[in-house]
Amino acid sequence: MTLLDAATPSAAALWPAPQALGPLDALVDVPGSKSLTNRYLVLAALADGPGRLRGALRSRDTRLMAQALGSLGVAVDDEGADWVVTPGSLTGATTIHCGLAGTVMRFLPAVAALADGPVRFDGDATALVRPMGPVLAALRQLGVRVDEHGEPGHLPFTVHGRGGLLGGQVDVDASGSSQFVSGLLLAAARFTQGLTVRHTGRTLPSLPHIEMTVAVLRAAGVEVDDSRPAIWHVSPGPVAARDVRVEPDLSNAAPFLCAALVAGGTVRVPGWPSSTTQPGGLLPGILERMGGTTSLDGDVLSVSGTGVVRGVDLDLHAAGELAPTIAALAVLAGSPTRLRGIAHLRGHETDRLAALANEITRVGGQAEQTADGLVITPRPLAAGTWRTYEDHRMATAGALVGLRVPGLEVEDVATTGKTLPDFVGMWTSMLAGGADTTSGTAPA
Ligand SMILES: O=C(O)C1=C[C@@H](OP(=O)(O)O)[C@@H](O)[C@H](O)C1
Ligand SMILES: C=C(OP(=O)(O)O)C(=O)O
Repeated sequence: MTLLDAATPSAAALWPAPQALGPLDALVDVPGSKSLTNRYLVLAALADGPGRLRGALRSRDTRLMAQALGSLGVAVDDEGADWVVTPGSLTGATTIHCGLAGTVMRFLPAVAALADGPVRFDGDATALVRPMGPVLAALRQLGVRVDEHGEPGHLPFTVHGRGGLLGGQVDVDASGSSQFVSGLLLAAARFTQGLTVRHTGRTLPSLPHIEMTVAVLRAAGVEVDDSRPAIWHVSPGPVAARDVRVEPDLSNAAPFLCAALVAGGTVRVPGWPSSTTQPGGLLPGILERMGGTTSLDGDVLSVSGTGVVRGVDLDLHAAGELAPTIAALAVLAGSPTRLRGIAHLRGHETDRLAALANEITRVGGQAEQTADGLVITPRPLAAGTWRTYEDHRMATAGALVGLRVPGLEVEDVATTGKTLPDFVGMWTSMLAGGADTTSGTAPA
């Protein structure tokens, strides 16, 4: 593997989404979590010695993170199954290419403020509309010079690192993305005074992802006080070098588990954690409500279905990342679904509320956008093209709908490489029935 292999994926030909021809019986081995891999990489880069990631996700988003850290002077070496990270003094005078990765564009500006020179951030054309303003405003509150080169509050911009940061206190409106908070917290132990972050907005999405940030910091010996609502304090101090194993990506498991409800039969995912800060930990409960039965035997999650899917009224503000998959499942349900609490999805890889409403409508379904979500009313569906807007979860949502719709073709399925490069292979094996659908992620 080369870390330099994270170029923009090319738009591929239409992929004829396979139909489910009978009940499933598959074991699907899902690669490591994007969110955990990229947090562990950042913390390893700031740590007091070399660290090791086992079972790290190798995908476009994580390679971009590794590459970005490399350009800041941190060695990220591929040792077969593992990534070994050797921190160094952070060097500026470089450009970080964020691709479309929220974790790279939101987690690294505060790290760049610790570098000894200017760090320019750029990204895919589709990344230039993703909200960045609160991150830049927070850095300026901390005395960091930031030059913006495009639309205010968006990529591209330059963070002028000065080799260190005093820290203190910042207010940030994270109603657009929890990543604004996580990005500040991840670097904060290296600020001279640490950092207190206060969220000022009315809503706060994806709280489990902020809890994940707090958990990985604490596991690295960093003191974090999160006892007050919407306020986090990180004490200054060393970040311990660690040897960590990355949990499977439970959000990437979602389309496979949902397939059991659509096709009937059972899909099993090994390595399911008994407790987790990943929002995908909410999946068993959601899938039960939508007609599935679930059980955790040891570390294997089994989800079984009958082919009959129930619509739901669901607030997904804690797990917006699951929304495209749940929306696709809802299209195939026997009753309407309302998804709430996900206005911030308009700033994801694409405006996901608009994209889902467009594509569901294009194949004959009914979906209306609300102020903070979607209302989906099942209708008979027809063949057509499912467009993906460079959004990996739009592609996997199309695959799920395609299980029931002959002639549905997914545009640019290669966009799944953002977090799950072998999606097509894994999906095909799952449908082949009973095959051990291994992802190719190296075991321990
Ligand atoms: O911190 C993270 O790893 C993530 C936080 C969430 O972002 P938002 O709060 O912007 O939804 C989630 O949707 C994204 O996929 C990953
Ligand atoms: C919102 C997502 O990604 P990002 O980390 O780029 O924000 C996602 O993976 O669903």
